[in-house]
Amino acid sequence: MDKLVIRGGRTLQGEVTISGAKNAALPELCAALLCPEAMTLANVPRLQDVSTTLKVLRHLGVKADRSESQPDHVVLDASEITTREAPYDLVKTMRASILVLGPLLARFGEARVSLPGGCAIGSRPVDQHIKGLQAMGAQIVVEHGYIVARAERLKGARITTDMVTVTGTENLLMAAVLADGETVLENAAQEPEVTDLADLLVAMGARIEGQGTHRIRIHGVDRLHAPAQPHQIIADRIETGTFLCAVAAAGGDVTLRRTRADHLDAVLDKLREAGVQLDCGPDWIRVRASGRPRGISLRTSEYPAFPTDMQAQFMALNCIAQGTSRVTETIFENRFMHVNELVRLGAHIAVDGHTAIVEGIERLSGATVMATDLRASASLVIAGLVAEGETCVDRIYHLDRGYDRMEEKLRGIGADIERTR
Ligand SMILES: CC(=O)N[C@H]1[C@@H](OP(=O)(O)OP(=O)(O)OC[C@H]2O[C@@H](n3ccc(=O)[nH]c3=O)[C@H](O)[C@@H]2O)O[C@H](CO)[C@@H](O)[C@@H]1O
Ligand SMILES: C=C(OP(=O)(O)O)C(=O)O
Repeated sequence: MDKLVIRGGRTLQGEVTISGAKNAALPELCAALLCPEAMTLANVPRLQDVSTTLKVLRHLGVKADRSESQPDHVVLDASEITTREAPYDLVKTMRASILVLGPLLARFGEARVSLPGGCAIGSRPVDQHIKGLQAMGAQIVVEHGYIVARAERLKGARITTDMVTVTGTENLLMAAVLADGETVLENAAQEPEVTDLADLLVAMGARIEGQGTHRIRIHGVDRLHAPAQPHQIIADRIETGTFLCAVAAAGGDVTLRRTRADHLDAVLDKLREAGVQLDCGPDWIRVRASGRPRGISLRTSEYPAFPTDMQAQFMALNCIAQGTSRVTETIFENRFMHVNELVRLGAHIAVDGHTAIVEGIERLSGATVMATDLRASASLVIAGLVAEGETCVDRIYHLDRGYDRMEEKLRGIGADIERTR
């Protein structure tokens, strides 16, 4: 099993190119199921989750390949589907495989999708996906660990989800584009990845209004087509935020390229509050930091507020900051798995329900720690960059799920980090 060995204490200098967003790439790869023509996605990141999604799609009969001449392009051809079943063995490693449910049901009238496996950050039910599809006329039973769904043709409906759900909104959006009549999604997620998916669907001939707001209106069409141009997946705002936190913690002067500051308002505000200097252009962010940051309190919430996917990385920053801070997690009930590992590095953190109270200290000390989920892993890498001595982050397959060559990118800006077995 791969590990990362980090020798802390180096400041970071140079440039990093940000990859396409994981959370936009996964639904957009699944959107190819809606289309009977070959289509191309560009800026597709190299991640384990993307490989897993491609495996699921190939299992369904989609021809899905990276272009040899342009490796960030993936060509997907779902003209001939051989099965409508996504089996447990493929689905268990990745929550987002639930995103084949809406497209399969909408285009083929049936789907059998294994319930995605449990995850370290919370129970993560998919009841809202099911409830929404039922409101559109689908017959759904959950049996033997599978969601079995049927509908001759889905019908437009007004759907209000109990909470804001990102993949729930995406699944229902992809189902509604081929439904008969109008669907209104109330309480829809406003995350940029949802908007990027809607933009792709519009380029495929879908009729959608209101993406990026809490009410998305979809007028179903009979058929979609391939977009005229390869669709460019938006920059990964969480990868961007992770590198910003790494520089804020380790110090240095780094410019992030091919990214978007306008998707990161809440994160950039918190970094400025911490004393980090930020300059932003249309597709770049320059970050400069020296000395210890100020500890900053935060509360996770739906976009455009502070993202839960950045909570662990800010916790690592707070560990070496000046002062005491409070980090409150409101989205997932079990997303403090990094706390015990950060404590192994010497951090002073006490957890009280959904809030972690972090007392910043001058220095962490390197140790062997275990990655428990994707963003927890990123927080341990950030902590390792500033810890005295050597930190070994074990079980980094979690990190590979969602970061495109993270250690290579960090090495490129001066970090002492290597992958070992
Ligand atoms: C692939 C992808 O895009 N993953 C992101 C997506 O996950 P994901 O889409 O799984 O997260 P949701 O937005 O659905 O979850 C929000 C909350 O709603 C609950 N819920 C959700 C659906 C449902 O049917 N029933 C239910 O109870 C969840 O347990 C959670 O407490 O949004 C999360 C919240 O921003 C991010 O952390 C993940 O990185
Ligand atoms: C929780 C995350 O992803 P997923 O929903 O794919 O598990 C994440 O990206 O931090």
